[in-house]
Amino acid sequence: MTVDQAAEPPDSAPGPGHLPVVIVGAGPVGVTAALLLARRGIRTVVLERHREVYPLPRAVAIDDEVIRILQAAGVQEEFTAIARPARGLRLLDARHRVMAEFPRAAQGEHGFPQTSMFDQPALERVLRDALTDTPEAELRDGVEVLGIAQDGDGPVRVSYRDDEGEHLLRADTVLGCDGANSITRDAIGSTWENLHFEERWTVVDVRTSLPVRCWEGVEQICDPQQPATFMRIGEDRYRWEFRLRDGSEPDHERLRELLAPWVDLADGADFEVVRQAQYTFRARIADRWRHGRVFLLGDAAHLTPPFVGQGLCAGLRDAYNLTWKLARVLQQGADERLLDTYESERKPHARHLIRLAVAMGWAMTGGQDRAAALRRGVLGAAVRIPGLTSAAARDFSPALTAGPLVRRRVRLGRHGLVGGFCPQPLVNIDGRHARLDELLGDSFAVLTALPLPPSLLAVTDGLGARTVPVAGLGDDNRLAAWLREGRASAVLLRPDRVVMDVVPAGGDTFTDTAGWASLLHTTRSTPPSQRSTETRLLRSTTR
Ligand SMILES: O=C(O)CCc1cccc(O)c1
Repeated sequence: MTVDQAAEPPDSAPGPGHLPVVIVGAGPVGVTAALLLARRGIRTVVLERHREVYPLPRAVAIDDEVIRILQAAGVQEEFTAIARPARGLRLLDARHRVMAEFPRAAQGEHGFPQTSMFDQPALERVLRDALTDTPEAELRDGVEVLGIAQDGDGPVRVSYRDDEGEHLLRADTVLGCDGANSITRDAIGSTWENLHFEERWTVVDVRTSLPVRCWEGVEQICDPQQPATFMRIGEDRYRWEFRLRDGSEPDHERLRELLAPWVDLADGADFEVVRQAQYTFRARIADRWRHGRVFLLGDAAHLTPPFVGQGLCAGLRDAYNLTWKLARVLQQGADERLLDTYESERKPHARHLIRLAVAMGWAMTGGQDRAAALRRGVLGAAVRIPGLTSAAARDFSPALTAGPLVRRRVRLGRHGLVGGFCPQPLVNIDGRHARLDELLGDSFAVLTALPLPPSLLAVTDGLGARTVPVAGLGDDNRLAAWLREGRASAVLLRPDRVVMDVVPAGGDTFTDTAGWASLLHTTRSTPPSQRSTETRLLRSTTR
């Protein structure tokens, strides 16, 4: 086995062949994590088994909050070019009568369509292209990871094999973005907690120029005899999902019957099944997401049935939550305990979304237990299942639960702002419209309705926060109204745009500086290699 000298970073290496971060898996979560770290000047080596982008579609939907993460990774415009806004979610009964309809806005509060559909290989190509243009990240594909281990506080050792033999990397941190069968999860001794949903479904991806009866949104067929999902994902691309009755894949004739409500499949019609695959939809969550400096992200940490379209979204949220914290620890010597907040913040959020997906699955299938079986045949059961209303109403992303960085000493406004995501309206920069995050950059930020007193400026300067007055910031004064509704005169935003603290209306200080300051305190200044906000502003344009 060779210790990989080529990986040695010249400026920050504590020893030979030592890397700041190794990422296992170059799917969308791994590559997004690499791009987000690169924006902070952190080098990564990304190890991937497949040589090419995996060609078959899997994830198909993303919400507006998560497009904002792609924006932070620098690929939002490229994503928008391959995405298709969806009109929303409809629950239909067995005879395809609409039981409930939940429309999604073309422009949500984060500045993007509330639901967008896409083809996963197309998204992966966008991300890989961006990775190729990123000098801080190196993709090594066609490799098999053999082992991941860390002794005490020492470096994490990652061994892998390629055509030339076996290699060993040493890294400060390893991110396991290696999917449901994660070798990283096994390596840290993490096991699945079962969230009680397991069904065999067939997923049929189709390309056709035939007219397809569709509503340009996602249709969930709530029919215990034959539950199904249908959605359009591109100009001539469609997806159907059907629960398998007896475990057997439908043959051509059965498929024709199943698709009949949407499309007439005459012989010889232009209709190509791009992929038909059986899946076991499961609900699971890893019991631990971190061991030492090894972390689990995406499907390595959580599995959800696809019924609310949040599987990939959860993984991208993982990457956004972890990367700024990791940068602060690796580059600026922040307290190691900051990294514990990754799991404590992300796990309850992921669990919440998995539960919503399971509730939706029960609504569609009549459930898997005796009590649920009693609901069978009852029209409208779908909209009565607890928790489903919020899923359907798209209350997908709850505020983070309380923790060291989200203390919620005060509960302000109707929901309270702390722990929630700040909206992203268009703002005016030098006479042009831009998205808020372009102005805020990658760092902490303060949005304020009033001038901050010098004592607070000292605190926010210590975080490297940019202070932005909201008055006149956008044409609609949306942020000023948001602060008013939240009864705050200022908010302190983390780099991932979560509200970390507020200055209550009428107050003159943050509510919990002592709570978060010790975790965020840095012992080194940001290295010059970090890309500046100015660079980012120059690179981005607004649609
Ligand atoms: O809630 C929405 O707008 C769509 C939810 C969705 C997306 C993709 C698949 C799916 O089964 C549901």
